[in-house]
Amino acid sequence: MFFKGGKGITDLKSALKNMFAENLVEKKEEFLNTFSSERLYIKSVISSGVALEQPTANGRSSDSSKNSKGEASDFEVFKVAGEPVGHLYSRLVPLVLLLIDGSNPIDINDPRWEIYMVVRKTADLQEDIGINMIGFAAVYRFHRYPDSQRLRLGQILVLPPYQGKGYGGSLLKVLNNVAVSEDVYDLTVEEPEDSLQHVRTKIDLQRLLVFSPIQNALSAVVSRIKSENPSKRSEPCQYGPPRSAVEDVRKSLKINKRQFLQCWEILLYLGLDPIDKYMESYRAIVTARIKTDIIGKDSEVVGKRIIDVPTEFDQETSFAMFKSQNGNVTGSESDGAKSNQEESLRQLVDERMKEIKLIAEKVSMSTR
Ligand SMILES: CC(=O)SCCNC(=O)CCNC(=O)[C@H](O)C(C)(C)COP(=O)(O)OP(=O)(O)OC[C@H]1O[C@@H](n2cnc3c(N)ncnc32)[C@H](O)[C@@H]1OP(=O)(O)O
Repeated sequence: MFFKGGKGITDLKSALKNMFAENLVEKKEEFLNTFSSERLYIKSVISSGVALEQPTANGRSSDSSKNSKGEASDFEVFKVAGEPVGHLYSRLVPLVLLLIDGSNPIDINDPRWEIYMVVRKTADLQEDIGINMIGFAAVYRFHRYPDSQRLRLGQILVLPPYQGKGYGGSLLKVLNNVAVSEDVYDLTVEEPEDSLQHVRTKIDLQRLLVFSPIQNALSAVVSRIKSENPSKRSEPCQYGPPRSAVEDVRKSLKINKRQFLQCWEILLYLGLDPIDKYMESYRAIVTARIKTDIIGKDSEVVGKRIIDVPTEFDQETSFAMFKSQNGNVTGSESDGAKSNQEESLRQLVDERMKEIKLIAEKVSMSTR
């Protein structure tokens, strides 16, 4: 970034120095030169990386980078691992800090980080091949006892001019392919932003809709919902996937249990046709699930709560349990708290229902 020295109201220089370190330049000439030097640098890095996906032959036109399925089609992905990662990432840090909400730089001294670069090749006037960086993903590869590996997507960024054109989704698909072809244990995502979770869920649903090992289980649960009318039952009922389906999905598609459960809920929505007829039942199922997630399975036990918490560790095995000090709250206090809880629950259910409807519509459109 070009920093023009001068006396402003705020001392930007020290703030920018923290972010850009030695990449901060103060002279305009120097700044302009970085355009070609950084491009050359990216070119040299990817020439030593491993190409993972070639663009399709006819997916590109001058004003659109999406093919007929809405996927980006004019890009290549290169995997950079080992020594070059630190050097490459130190140049990406300012983008991470500026463009990914609440992000922290990864530890470049840890050799288990890999970077997947999305680039587009362009021919310049001298017919030299230029490289445009479109985005990247930082993926952590760690050992799983006894002899397996897991992949965790730590950061993903599509540069703003390229966002919403299918590149993020295409990069996720490449990562899915890596996970499946290397037969790792699973591919997880660290604290996904809503925008990323939306793209990820859409992709996973498309994969799950054609994954035959779960189709019978799905039809059986859909039929049960249709006949049992869950909204009229006093006892909450289980409409989750069978354990064998969770395991099949993880083994073949590398989707972990938490993400699969999110998708399963939407698969039920898609299966309940026509959904308007079963909306009350469906909402009751979503409400029961959210209630269990927030206030824990022991919601009837006064003072004891288990809740999921955001974590940088394995989300499936991380939770917090707390015990309230005032287990014997008085009637009016507990009534007030209860109605607040009910209102918060209703809001959460409304939000989730909106999200489910949106994703289901997008997925139905893309599979038509
Ligand atoms: C683990 C983590 O790294 S969490 C942080 C994730 N990264 C960020 O938030 C950085 C800023 N955002 C980005 O880099 C990108 O927008 C990403 C990586 C989230 C998604 O990549 P994109 O190339 O924009 O996604 P893609 O074009 O494949 O899909 C776009 C979808 O995301 C949704 N979306 C959300 N935010 C945006 C946005 N800012 N621009 C465009 N689309 C967005 C769109 O609604 C669209 O969904 P639709 O196809 O159903 O309409």
